[in-house]
Amino acid sequence: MIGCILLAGGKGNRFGAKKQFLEINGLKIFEYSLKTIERVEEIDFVVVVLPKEDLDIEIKSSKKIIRVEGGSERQFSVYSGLRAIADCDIVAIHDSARPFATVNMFREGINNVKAGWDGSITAYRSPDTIKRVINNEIVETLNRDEIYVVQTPQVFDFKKLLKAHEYALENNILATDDSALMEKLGYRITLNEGSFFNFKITYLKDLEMVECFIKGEKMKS
Ligand SMILES: Nc1ccn([C@@H]2O[C@H](COP(=O)(O)OP(=O)(O)OP(=O)(O)O)[C@@H](O)[C@H]2O)c(=O)n1
Ligand SMILES: C[C@](O)(CO)[C@H](O)COP(=O)(O)O
Repeated sequence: MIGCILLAGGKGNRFGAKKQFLEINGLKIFEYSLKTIERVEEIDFVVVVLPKEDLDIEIKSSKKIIRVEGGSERQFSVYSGLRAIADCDIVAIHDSARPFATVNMFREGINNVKAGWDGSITAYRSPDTIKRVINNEIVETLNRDEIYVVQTPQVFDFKKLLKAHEYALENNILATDDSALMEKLGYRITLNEGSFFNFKITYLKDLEMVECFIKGEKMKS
């Protein structure tokens, strides 16, 4: 059994609104991901994590949908999604704020976990030079060959991810992605291919990129 947790429980503080419910070109932002997930035959059900006040929002999907209330942080929203799952072998976690993830990103991640990895995260090698900066001063230039830009979907062995979240809760560990919690327990995580186009809508200005991407897709079709 394979599940997917679609995170749509954020407040959008940096954006200035709950961006996941914003409608662009006839679809709400979270519906873009849902449509992609529907095309991943391997996925049996989707847990949609929502803010308390949006729990009864209309969700049309060909997949079985489970709704759960999110937490105050992304990590707690994932945990809330995990706890809503009765039984599952593999789980994919995806940010609804990344509307342009592809079917292949989910499939490659699932295949890597089926092949024996504890987890597989979507990522691409940094095309830019990355420096560490403290108080506006460069302290280190990192070896770019070892630097990857990390995205979602992130796919994991369900029971191991649940264990990693429980360990994090007990030890007050808060991380910005699920892989980091798995890494703490020494689980082996690999990569599947990400893309610049799988960007995360974080700030209002990111909407320009969304519009450009949609226009580009229309021109291709
Ligand atoms: N408590 C939270 C926080 C985030 N998310 C989800 O996690 C993804 C990535 O989070 P982010 O882009 O940071 O969204 P927000 O938390 O809404 O934004 P901000 O941090 O600016 O408030 C989003 O799809 C968001 O809906 C969530 O389900 N529950
Ligand atoms: C999980 C994530 O999308 C990987 O890049 C990212 O860490 C989420 O960060 P946010 O600050 O919760 O948006």
